[in-house]
Amino acid sequence: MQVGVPFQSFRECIDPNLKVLVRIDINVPINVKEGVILDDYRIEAHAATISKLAKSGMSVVVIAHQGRPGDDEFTSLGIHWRYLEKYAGMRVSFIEDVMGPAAQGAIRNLGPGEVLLLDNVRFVSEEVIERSPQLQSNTFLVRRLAPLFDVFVMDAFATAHRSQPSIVGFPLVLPSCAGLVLEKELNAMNVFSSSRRESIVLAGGAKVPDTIKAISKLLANEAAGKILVGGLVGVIFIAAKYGANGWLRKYLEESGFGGLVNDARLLLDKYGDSVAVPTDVGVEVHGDRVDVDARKIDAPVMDIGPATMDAYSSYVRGAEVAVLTGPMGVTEKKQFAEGTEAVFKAMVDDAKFTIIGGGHTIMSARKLGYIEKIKHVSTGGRAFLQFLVGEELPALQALAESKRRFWK
Ligand SMILES: Nc1ncnc2c1ncn2[C@@H]1O[C@H](COP(=O)(O)OP(=O)(O)O)[C@@H](O)[C@H]1O
Ligand SMILES: O=C(OP(=O)(O)O)[C@H](O)COP(=O)(O)O
Repeated sequence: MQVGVPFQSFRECIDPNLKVLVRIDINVPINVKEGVILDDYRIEAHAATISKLAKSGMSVVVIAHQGRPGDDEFTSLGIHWRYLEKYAGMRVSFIEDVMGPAAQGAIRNLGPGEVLLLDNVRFVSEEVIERSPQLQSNTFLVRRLAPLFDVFVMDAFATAHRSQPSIVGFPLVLPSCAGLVLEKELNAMNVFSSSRRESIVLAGGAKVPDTIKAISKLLANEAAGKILVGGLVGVIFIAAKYGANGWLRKYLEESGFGGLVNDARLLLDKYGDSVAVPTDVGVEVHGDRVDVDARKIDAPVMDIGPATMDAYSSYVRGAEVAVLTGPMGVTEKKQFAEGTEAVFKAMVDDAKFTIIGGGHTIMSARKLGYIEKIKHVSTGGRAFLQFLVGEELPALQALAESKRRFWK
């Protein structure tokens, strides 16, 4: 943990005599019907925090969520439990309760070095309401559970942008620390934010409005030296820079993204060369890849083109930090994974420090064989973007408040 961070580091919460409540984020892509988790990266990451706490002799209770009420992925953590055991390399018990008498009894009876996973905290209706930390610290969830613990460890970086009771409520009533995952995320982001003009951000993917907003903030805060756009985000910037005819014009009308072209144009006018836009693209014609000039698009854009791959690779060369959020193309199809592969290669070969974030980005890095070579793989999606652009995260503010209250 860097000097000057306004909250307690992980090791300051480690004490074998204490009972700890640890909030992790194991919200993962899941096939509920078959009880199968499709990507367990987050579970593996948080298992390290849990095993470290338990091996120190602490009694460890884990609280987490899966999905949102009403969606297909909203389910019990009974599926996650075994994955957590596998990665933590120790026995984990699980209870189908969050804060009722059964959970409270199991927490009270938990011995030193033992781990208990509570069920999906979003089964408690209070958890999905976002309010101030002060109000969240007065919820039933926090009032029932907090008295059973000595300390709280906040490790759920991917939920750090939510002002929910299990994120911001506990730190106001329990001495709290950052967890290992959270510390790693903050350290990586510190490397990024201290490099500023020497940083490159590659922004692709399909979350077009969110990513354009993030790009706008990065530029306004002078948080990165250059932004290289790709994916569907790149398509909007192509329309802003070169105009839209043929397929592109039709696509903008049908996708509802037409209104964003003006936003992209304003950014290009204001920040000029700070944003690099693809000069060529890979389009799909009868299932095949054809590379065309970005001014002459007449088929669906699926990737950045070879000239753009070269240009982007040379921008990455020598960068202090290169960040990739959102793939450069449709990596699900082999012939359109070339752009993303080229920028991954440039990142790991030529940038001093590398960071990636986002579910599809991580899956692409894994599929293309780059995941082990990236210096920091973020567990966050929206939290990662929010932190990247320099916005406050409620979880961190609550941890800072906890330090003021309990760690004089
Ligand atoms: N040119 C493109 N056209 C359509 N979809 C694209 C294009 N480029 C990338 N994508 C899609 O973007 C999706 C990933 O975007 P996003 O969800 O923003 O990334 P992440 O999950 O890493 O944050 C992938 O499914 C990919 O197929
Ligand atoms: O998966 C998460 O965030 P992400 O979709 O931004 O990666 C977090 O678990 C937060 O979930 P939420 O957006 O339902 O609050």
